[in-house]
Amino acid sequence: MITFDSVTKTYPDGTTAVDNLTLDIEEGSFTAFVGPSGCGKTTSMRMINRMIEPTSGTIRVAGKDVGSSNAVSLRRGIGYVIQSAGLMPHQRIVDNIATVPVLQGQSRKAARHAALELLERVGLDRAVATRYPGQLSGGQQQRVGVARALAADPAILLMDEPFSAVDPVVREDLQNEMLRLQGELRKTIVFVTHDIDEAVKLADRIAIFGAGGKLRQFDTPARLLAAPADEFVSSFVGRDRGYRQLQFNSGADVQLEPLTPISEAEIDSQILGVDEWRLVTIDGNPFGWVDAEGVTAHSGGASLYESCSAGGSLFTEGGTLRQALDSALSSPSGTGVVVDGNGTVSGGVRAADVLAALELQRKSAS
Ligand SMILES: Nc1ncnc2c1ncn2[C@@H]1O[C@H](COP(=O)(O)OP(=O)(O)OP(=O)(O)O)[C@@H](O)[C@H]1O
Repeated sequence: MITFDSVTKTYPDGTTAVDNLTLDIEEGSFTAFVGPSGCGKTTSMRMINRMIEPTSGTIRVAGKDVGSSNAVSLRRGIGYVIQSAGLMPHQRIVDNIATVPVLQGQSRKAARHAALELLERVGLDRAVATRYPGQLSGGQQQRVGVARALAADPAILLMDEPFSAVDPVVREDLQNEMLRLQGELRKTIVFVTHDIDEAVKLADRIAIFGAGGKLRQFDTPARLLAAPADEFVSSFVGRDRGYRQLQFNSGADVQLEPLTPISEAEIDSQILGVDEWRLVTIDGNPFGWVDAEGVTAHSGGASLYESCSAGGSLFTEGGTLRQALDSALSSPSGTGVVVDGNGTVSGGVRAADVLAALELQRKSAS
């Protein structure tokens, strides 16, 4: 457990970066610090490993006041990941990861062996071990940054905007990897981000900071979206928070629509009216949607790819209402495709079905 008890940090120029912060971070939890630029997220985080000293108040890690802990041994138990990965450019990847364990007395051979396993753990091929950081993409470097922070097997991981320098697709991969890793490792993670969506996706609890380094709300993502403490939090979590909140509602009781997919061989015999669509599957897996225009094109010799409109997102049985609604809204036919765990089509879902399920859930909760 990490405890902030009435912690204030005022810099020598008089800026109060953190104002009377009191907060308990549970062991094994993923906590995000979120807020606009300059609200004290990084300062708060860096006080945990004594990179910054508080002006007043106490921070405890596992019950021990960090102010009276030896900074070097304190940091041994706290991994640190930053935005630019911060790798040593002239060291091979394997040695970037093995450095701290070697400093801590592990043999170079054992540390390198462990480094190779860590590479796999963060989703990288062992073959990158002999490369230099400059020979890796930004996303790969970030994964190495995480591996390096994990090398000393710290109980706590501090991550300061670790994924903000990579493009959105890579960022999503890294987020998913982080969720998977945390499922396995159960570290106590403190994660600084500007991005409320990232925080909602990753964190068990979110601390929202406002101007002057004041904590405005500390809550689970679901409660933060459902009951923002004030105007500031409400505007920070965004206008579409009602939609995002759907990710905390189970989609298990959505009434599915029957869907009768067709194979490519059946396309040419379809007689379709305006706004009528058929789902085309290959071996039971969804391929795309075909309408009257697509049937004509296919009959005239166009390929399957040319004749079909790409489907939207898929709704896997057991998913959330947000996934169900997204699959309906993103499908050209207005019917989202529902698949079972094997990716086989099991039905369809329309926006109205999602709203009906939501109404039922609301009624049974009240
Ligand atoms: N060394 C310093 N000396 C003086 N003021 C500082 C120092 N470091 C940070 N600050 C100020 O303290 C406040 C909080 O900074 P901090 O970096 O903790 O915010 P942040 O929420 O992490 O911001 P960002 O999201 O932009 O990184 C800001 O007003 C910043 O300008």
